[in-house]
Amino acid sequence: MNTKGSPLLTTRFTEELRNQNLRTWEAAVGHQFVKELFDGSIDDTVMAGYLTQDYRFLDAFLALIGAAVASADTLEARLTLARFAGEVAGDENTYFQHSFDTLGVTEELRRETPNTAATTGFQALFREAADTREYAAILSVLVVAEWLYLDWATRVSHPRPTDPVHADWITLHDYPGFHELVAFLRAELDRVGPQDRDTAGDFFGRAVDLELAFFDAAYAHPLTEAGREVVR
Ligand SMILES: Cc1ncc(CN)c(N)n1
Repeated sequence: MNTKGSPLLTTRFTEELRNQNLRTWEAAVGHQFVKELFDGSIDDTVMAGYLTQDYRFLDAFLALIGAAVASADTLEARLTLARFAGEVAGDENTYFQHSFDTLGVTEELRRETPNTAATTGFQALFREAADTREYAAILSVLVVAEWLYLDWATRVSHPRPTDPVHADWITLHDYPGFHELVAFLRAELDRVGPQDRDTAGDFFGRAVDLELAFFDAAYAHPLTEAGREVVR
């Protein structure tokens, strides 16, 4: 309460961080990739390239969640983060396997496809955050990755596309458990971040930049049809 008896409107720490990166955040959330995913017009070569890179993101991301489990300061948080790792290793991993089959992306083709700079950037950022062994630093990266995806998945009021490769990617980022996960991650960063403002702000900002670069890279590096087994 302030001196006049009305509640103080304070900005949440995570909101502050997002506001500091708002222009880039909005460019990512409103990206051509998101628009085309929702209206079903995204080219298979773009989707195949995006998912090939994102499966490497998933690999490094799982390791980062492991670091979050190790650095969390309560059992409650450790349990929630461990369930989060289970979700990524379960349903999300299955989505990738089905989508690679549907799009004709073979293991061989994935092996031969080099990283984009954005993928390498994410892998390095995840490693750097994990190496700090600081819960706030690790959370800052996790919050961006999941909150930004929740944001684009829930902002568009377009019906779900019919293609499961498109529709399931949206659903994986807009179901009740995912909303709860993002609420949890934000509440954790709101709690521990303000003690480590500079570090949190630095990791958060770099993660937002990479999210935008990752969407851009999907269009700069489509997976050409020549290398794929099935072209639909
Ligand atoms: C690049 C990126 N950023 C975030 C997410 C959400 N897990 C993802 N799958 N890929």
